[in-house]
Amino acid sequence: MTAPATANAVQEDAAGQVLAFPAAETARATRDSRPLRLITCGSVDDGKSTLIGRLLWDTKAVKEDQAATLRRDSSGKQNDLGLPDFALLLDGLQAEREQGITIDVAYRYFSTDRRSFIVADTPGHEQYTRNMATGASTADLAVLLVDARVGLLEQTRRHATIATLMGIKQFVLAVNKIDLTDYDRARFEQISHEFRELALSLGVRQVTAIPLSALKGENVVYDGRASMPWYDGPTLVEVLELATTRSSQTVGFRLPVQRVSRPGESFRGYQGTVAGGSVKPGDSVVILPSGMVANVTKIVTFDLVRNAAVAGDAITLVLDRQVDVSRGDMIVAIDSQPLTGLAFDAQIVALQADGIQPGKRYWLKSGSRRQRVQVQPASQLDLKTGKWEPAEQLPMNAIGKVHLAFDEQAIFDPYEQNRTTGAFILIDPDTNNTVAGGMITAKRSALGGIHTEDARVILSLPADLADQLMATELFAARREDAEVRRVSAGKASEIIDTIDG
Ligand SMILES: Nc1nc2c(ncn2[C@@H]2O[C@H](COP(=O)(O)OP(=O)(O)OP(=O)(O)O)[C@@H](O)[C@H]2O)c(=O)[nH]1
Repeated sequence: MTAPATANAVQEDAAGQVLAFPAAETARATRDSRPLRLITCGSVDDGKSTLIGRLLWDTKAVKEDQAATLRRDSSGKQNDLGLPDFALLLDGLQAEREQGITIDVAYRYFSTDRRSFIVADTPGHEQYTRNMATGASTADLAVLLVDARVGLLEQTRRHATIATLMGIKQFVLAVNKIDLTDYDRARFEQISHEFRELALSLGVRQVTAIPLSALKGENVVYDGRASMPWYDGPTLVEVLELATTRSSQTVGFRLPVQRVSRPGESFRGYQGTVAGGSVKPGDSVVILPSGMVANVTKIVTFDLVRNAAVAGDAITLVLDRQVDVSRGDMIVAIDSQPLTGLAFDAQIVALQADGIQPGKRYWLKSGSRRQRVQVQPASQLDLKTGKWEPAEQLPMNAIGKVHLAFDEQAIFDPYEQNRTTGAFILIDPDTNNTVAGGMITAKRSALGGIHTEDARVILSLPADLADQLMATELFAARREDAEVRRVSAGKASEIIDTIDG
């Protein structure tokens, strides 16, 4: 049975397979200038490198000199189809990995007429959990690859679980190497069915399954109708073009104050990048943590006076009265305020060999705010079973639930509602290393109760560092003042840059 179509809904069949994209969706996607961030996950040899290479190749993201090298280097490789070995496009990165230098996540860029894309490529091995978590934390969508001959693996569950934890709500199941099953429709449908069950068990409803051949380029950018007349769903790129970005999901206005600007006696402005919602002159705002109320009189960007500002805009806000505001404060919408309090629940990924020590006091950094916090691990995710097990310590790479206790009022949104104001990093005061990236799930009352049930958290990372092949950043709670660290063989590292937005 086909679900009734509405003007803004993607039409799906009973299994949730996308059948058609309505005009309104297409128009919206066309207008959306924000790049879509995606992460690709798969086990070794599922064809992840080939798929990314194919995406870059078919969208013409590969420069001519690279293309010539590829044709030449592929010639000696056994490839019975006589096609270039697209995985070679990623070999530069591979070499770096093998030498143990850098690389947590590599970001690649490509675009179609409709949209641009940033794909996070992370190694699939278990010991790289934190890398996957890093990549997933900024991603709007996850592409999970399986080999059509093999079907779902434990690794598929692991990756799907981490992606869900990181707040990803849109999955594409890429049933790759379908050419090696003689384009077996029944096989494809069986794997899709199993995956949908898995996704549902994780609470993810938006799943598109696509039978594809990364090597031959079928249903990646170009359709595979000639080989698979039975499949009339979208290609991978069509799904990506229509996917929604997470940043469109925030609601309340948030301005973490980076700087107070006082160029003269008569002017005082509060500078920062809008981290959620929108603002216009006349709006009433609250300054946190003081709780003072004021009205917005002017919004300035560079030297322009603006009628409004939205998430992502770097602005100077002018208020109608003298208020005490300093760096680290947050100016927020009066009718949609974040959580403030001394105790929060969070999920974190431990990044350092020492792990997270119970009761130790760390620095917590979220946006321009830096506070002392005591961290108490509560449980650790068993990635094999998907279950949370009680834990008192969190070793490196572990994903854990923790309680955070602050000395002073902290201000957060649950990560699920805002990836910027709900994310943080933990810094070891002894070594100055970033030891964890985390996301706020809920506020706890003084009595230990939880106010906001089940709101999920995550890390927000700066992602699009200049270099196409190797963004070496680690978790950062906010882009504007993110520290960019080089990571060598999973070890901490020097700060190599700061991104000043
Ligand atoms: N026939 C066929 N072969 C494919 C397809 N996709 C990938 N391959 C082949 O499968 C092998 C593994 O592909 P890779 O892209 O290196 O796989 P990967 O998942 O990136 O593997 P690692 O980089 O080792 O994690 C290569 O020999 C590819 O040519 C496909 O769609 N059809």
